[in-house]
Amino acid sequence: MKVLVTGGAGYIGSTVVSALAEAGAVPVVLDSLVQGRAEFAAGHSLYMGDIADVGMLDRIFAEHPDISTLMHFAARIDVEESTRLPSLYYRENLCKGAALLEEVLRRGVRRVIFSSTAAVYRGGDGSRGLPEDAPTEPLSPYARSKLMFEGVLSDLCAQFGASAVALRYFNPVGADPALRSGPYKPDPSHILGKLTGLAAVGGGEFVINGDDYPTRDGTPVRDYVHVWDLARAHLSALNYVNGAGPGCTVVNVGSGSGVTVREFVDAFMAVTGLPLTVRVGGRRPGDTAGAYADTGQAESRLGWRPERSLEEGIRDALAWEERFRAGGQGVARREERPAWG
Ligand SMILES: NC(=O)c1ccc[n+]([C@@H]2O[C@H](COP(=O)([O-])OP(=O)(O)OC[C@H]3O[C@@H](n4cnc5c(N)ncnc54)[C@H](O)[C@@H]3O)[C@@H](O)[C@H]2O)c1
Ligand SMILES: O=c1ccn([C@@H]2O[C@H](COP(=O)(O)OP(=O)(O)O[C@H]3O[C@H](CO)[C@H](O)[C@H](O)[C@H]3O)[C@@H](O)[C@H]2O)c(=O)[nH]1
Repeated sequence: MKVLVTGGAGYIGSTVVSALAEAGAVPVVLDSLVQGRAEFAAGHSLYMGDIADVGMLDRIFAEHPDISTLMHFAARIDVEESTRLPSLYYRENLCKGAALLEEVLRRGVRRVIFSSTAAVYRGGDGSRGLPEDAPTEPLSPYARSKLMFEGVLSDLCAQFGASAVALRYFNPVGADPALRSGPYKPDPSHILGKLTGLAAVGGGEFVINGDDYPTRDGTPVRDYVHVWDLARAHLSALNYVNGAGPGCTVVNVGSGSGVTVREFVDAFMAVTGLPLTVRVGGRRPGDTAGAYADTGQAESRLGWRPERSLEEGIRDALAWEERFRAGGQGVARREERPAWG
């Protein structure tokens, strides 16, 4: 089975590319490299181009007429940036995404897997798992662009008789356990990126953004899902759309349990043995007490369950970070990227 993977040189897309190849499918990557790393797609067909470049799509489908499935990861993903540059997010994630979708459906693709986000939900209070029919209330242009695209996907699938799954990811953590790719952005703001940054310099101070939330220890709850489990969920979604009728199904992908910030930091210290100094600071603007996924649909519809623990996610992230910082195998600098495609 041949799968067109947009954004396949990015963090999650590249992990799914590895999982697809391991499962015997053939990924064909389309990525502009506005983010991502060409070397993450090493060994696979990589077309360096924009998802809205019709000429590039002509070429890809001429060279791979047997592409049957689209996995659409390519997007701008910075929530804060989206509040400053909403037009960029609606153009990239919504307009270009819709144009791409129509082009591939016109070329005969009838199965689509889309990367959506738990950020479409109204912020929870951390006390219960969110099912897919929980109220949506995206708080940023990024999250709105994702929810709007889900609507486009549903409508175009009905028009073309295609079947799709929109996977709403909770918080991905970790790296490909075989260390073929992983998080690569400098100065990450997310919790595990901050902690691995401290580990790289042998310790330091970690600031908890507020401990006055209505949760069990006062710090926000999130659902951290190992990126390899997330990749496996895409393989399960692929099986599902192969047998499904026309339409779009929304499925949460999370670990199914909530972890507070304090619990996360404790887990990190237990895994690393690092003596971090933990200080409680003020709330981060826009933060919510949080939520975790009700994974009932993922299990009943896709037959998928998370398998990896938070500790494995932390260990894999650390191992990847060490290799990445050392400029390890396959990691080239930007200007050394081969002009594949
Ligand atoms: N990382 C997360 O925490 C998270 C959470 C929920 C959902 N998601 C979704 O998962 C998907 C992948 O996220 P990621 O973390 O791997 O991000 P990423 O930035 O690492 O990967 C995105 C990839 O898309 C490519 N791209 C962007 N715009 C493009 C365009 N117009 N044409 C071609 N390629 C383009 C980039 O070059 C990059 O390689 C995104 O759709 C994102 O919204 C991510
Ligand atoms: O130094 C830090 C970093 C984070 N946190 C807290 O840790 C929790 C998780 O924060 P993250 O930034 O890791 O994750 P968020 O759920 O806030 O979501 C953000 O990161 C996600 C990736 O994990 C997605 O990209 C999402 O779209 C983006 O808003 C939050 O309460 C945050 O305030 C701290 O206390 N201190």
